[in-house]
Amino acid sequence: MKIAIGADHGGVELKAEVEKYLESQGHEYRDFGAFSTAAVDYPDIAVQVAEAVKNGEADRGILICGTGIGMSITANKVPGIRCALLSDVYSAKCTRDHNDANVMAMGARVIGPGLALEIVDAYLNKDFSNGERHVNRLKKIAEIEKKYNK
Ligand SMILES: O=C(CO)[C@H](O)[C@H](O)[C@H](O)COP(=O)(O)O
Repeated sequence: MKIAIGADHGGVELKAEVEKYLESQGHEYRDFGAFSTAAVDYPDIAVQVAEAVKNGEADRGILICGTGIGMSITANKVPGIRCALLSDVYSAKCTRDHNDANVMAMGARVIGPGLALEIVDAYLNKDFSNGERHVNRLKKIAEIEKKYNK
């Protein structure tokens, strides 16, 4: 799978752990930064990762900041992006199964690296169920998005 990944200064160390995991699983990834612990603004990174997923350069996106909140808020502003902020494995599976989330976010100041890697693994390895009720709900989200993006 092709992954777009990005973090702010709060998530740069966890990003390196996630990248090692992606390599071990044979995933390709493009790293949109940050590349040091110098402070950066999470919207600048999140928008690049979200756009890479939106334009098809990546199949999925992974975003990391201190809480994951700023990254997820930003990614969800990009039309077509469904970003889930994750801190448990059950939600990681559900958001693929039910929401077909194409981007995930995590907070490096919230969860440790062990759980983070389990979350990434669950998120990347679960397919969308394509269940009728879930498809209908995603259509409703897309309609709301259209209404506000005219
Ligand atoms: O967006 C966030 C909070 O919603 C992230 O946790 C950021 O990493 C955080 O805001 C960065 O905070 P800092 O005080 O500038 O390190």
